[in-house]
Amino acid sequence: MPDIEMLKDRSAEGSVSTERLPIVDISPYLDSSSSEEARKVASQTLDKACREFAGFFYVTGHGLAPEYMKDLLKLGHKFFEQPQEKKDSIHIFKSMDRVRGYQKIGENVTYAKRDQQEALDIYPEPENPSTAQLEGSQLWPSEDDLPGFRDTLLDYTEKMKKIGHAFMRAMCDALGHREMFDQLQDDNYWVLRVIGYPPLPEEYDLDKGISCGAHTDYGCLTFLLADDTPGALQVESKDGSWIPADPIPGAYVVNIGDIIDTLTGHQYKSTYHRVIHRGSNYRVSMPFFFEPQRDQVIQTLPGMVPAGEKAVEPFTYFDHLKRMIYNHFVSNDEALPEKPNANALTQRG
Ligand SMILES: O=C(O)CCC(=O)C(=O)O
Ligand SMILES: [Fe+2]
Repeated sequence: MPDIEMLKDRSAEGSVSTERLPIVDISPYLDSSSSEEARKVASQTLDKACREFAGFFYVTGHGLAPEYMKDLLKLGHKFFEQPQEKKDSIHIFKSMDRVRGYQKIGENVTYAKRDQQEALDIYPEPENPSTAQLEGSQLWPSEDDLPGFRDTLLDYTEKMKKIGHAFMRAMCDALGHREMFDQLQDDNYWVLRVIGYPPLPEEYDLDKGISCGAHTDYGCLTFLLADDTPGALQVESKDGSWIPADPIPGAYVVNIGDIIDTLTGHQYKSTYHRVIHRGSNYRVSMPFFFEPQRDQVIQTLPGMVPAGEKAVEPFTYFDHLKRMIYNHFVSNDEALPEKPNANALTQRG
């Protein structure tokens, strides 16, 4: 995970590289009749993508139809097209734990800057909801307003969990350490965001906050479904330039989060990425964050603590998630801290 010394201003536009992200075909890990050889090719391609291309890659062979993916994004557009008062009626601050539901433009904060995006944040619901952190019940648009919205998105999370498991199996084959990765295949936590980005005005001062400030993701793996807006999502390459991660129809953009980075002692890296959306259209993206079990203890795997580094103090995933999330939102009338505080170092967009 990045520490404060490593923080630099990543909102300035910077140079854009012509490098492309690699493509990983995950189908052998979703097809029980695939050959060992085919699985080996998939796991080795994944391994290379995680090591050499900074943990960002395109994924094909996931089994979801392009039409289905497009329909999900259309649902996202429909959500944001609702009148503002409908969206406000399910604002996160109305939810029991104050984080589930709609966030207005500028309320999501990355490194103390307001992101120019609005979003719907969805988390698994506990059996007995309460007002404790992350234990509330989910706020959804009403069935009258958006029929089928809730069921379609919940069904989507089930499909994505299966795809997430396939990735964990592929990583396990590449890295060994079956015991740890087996735990990552059971009762996984997840987070789903539906994000809407109005274009940044032509003369917009990027210092005030971009569409989504540069950050690493704080979980295991992020599967990004995004509409076909080019140039918006950018990934930081090893030389500090930005690689555009433009959508490929039918493919996901997938990246490694801080948990995998920690487990592997940075062999698989969580990489900074950001969104600067300057086009003329309204962009919608839908990241699915595939996570460990809530109470899983995270520590670097045996033999993977990098030479010269101290092993991280073990922490539970859910504590980590709560720390990240509750540092992430501010209401419009709250002043933002001048500098990022120590608890908000690793942030999700
Ligand atoms: O909208 C995007 O393309 C990326 C969003 C993102 O990085 C995030 O929500 O973590
Ligand atoms: Fe992200």
